[in-house]
Amino acid sequence: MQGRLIYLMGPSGSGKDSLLQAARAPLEAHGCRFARRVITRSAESVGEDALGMTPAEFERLESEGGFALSWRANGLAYGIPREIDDWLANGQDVLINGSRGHLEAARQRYPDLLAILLQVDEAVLRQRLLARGRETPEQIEQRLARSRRLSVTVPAAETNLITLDNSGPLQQTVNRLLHLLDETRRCA
Ligand SMILES: Nc1ncnc2c1ncn2[C@@H]1O[C@H](COP(=O)(O)OP(=O)(O)O)[C@@H](O)[C@H]1O
Ligand SMILES: O=P(O)(O)OC[C@H]1O[C@H](OP(=O)(O)OP(=O)(O)O)[C@H](O)[C@@H]1O
Repeated sequence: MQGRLIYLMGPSGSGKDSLLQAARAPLEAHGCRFARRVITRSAESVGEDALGMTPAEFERLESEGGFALSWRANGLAYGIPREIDDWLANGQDVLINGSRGHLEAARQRYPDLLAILLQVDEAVLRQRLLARGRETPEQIEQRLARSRRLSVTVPAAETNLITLDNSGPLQQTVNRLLHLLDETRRCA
């Protein structure tokens, strides 16, 4: 049986990366795989378990069919390596850090994907982004503006979506994620 693609998305600073790291060990223990993203961010500022690449290298790999999914946002290019298709074909679930803006395209390629939207109040988001210190204040405001635009379009266009609040402690969100993955697996 084909594995499930679990497509985690949410505003910049909502905690996608933290959640993926914290949930990794318990989910891997159940055979779930985690895709390592390719990002055209400089290696020093990647800040997650991602592979840094120049835009030229990215485009070459993309044109060779190296990505299962790829998109552009925040002035960067992001790619999910093609190997996830082998994992899914082997019956393994695969968790990826996705983009709200690319959800529709991702659904075209993976009609059965499980979409999970991580949410946090904007004031908390701003604080978390400033505290993380990876982007300049101007870039942070641009990310918040993008989130406001996408928060209008995503729920309106998308009914088949599970939302997960990450305003509280991270461990609480991890527990909820594990629970909902377990519940939805039973329904599959
Ligand atoms: N539940 C939480 N409570 C407090 N801080 C959090 C929580 N989740 C994430 N953070 C912090 O918020 C910042 C942004 O989280 P991150 O995982 O990088 O978000 P994203 O990958 O969605 O941009 C990080 O500094 C992280 O440590
Ligand atoms: O369409 P959107 O939902 O806005 O997403 C656009 C991109 O931004 C996020 O990545 P990135 O790691 O650059 O940002 P983040 O870690 O700050 O969220 C997200 O994972 C997407 O790759």
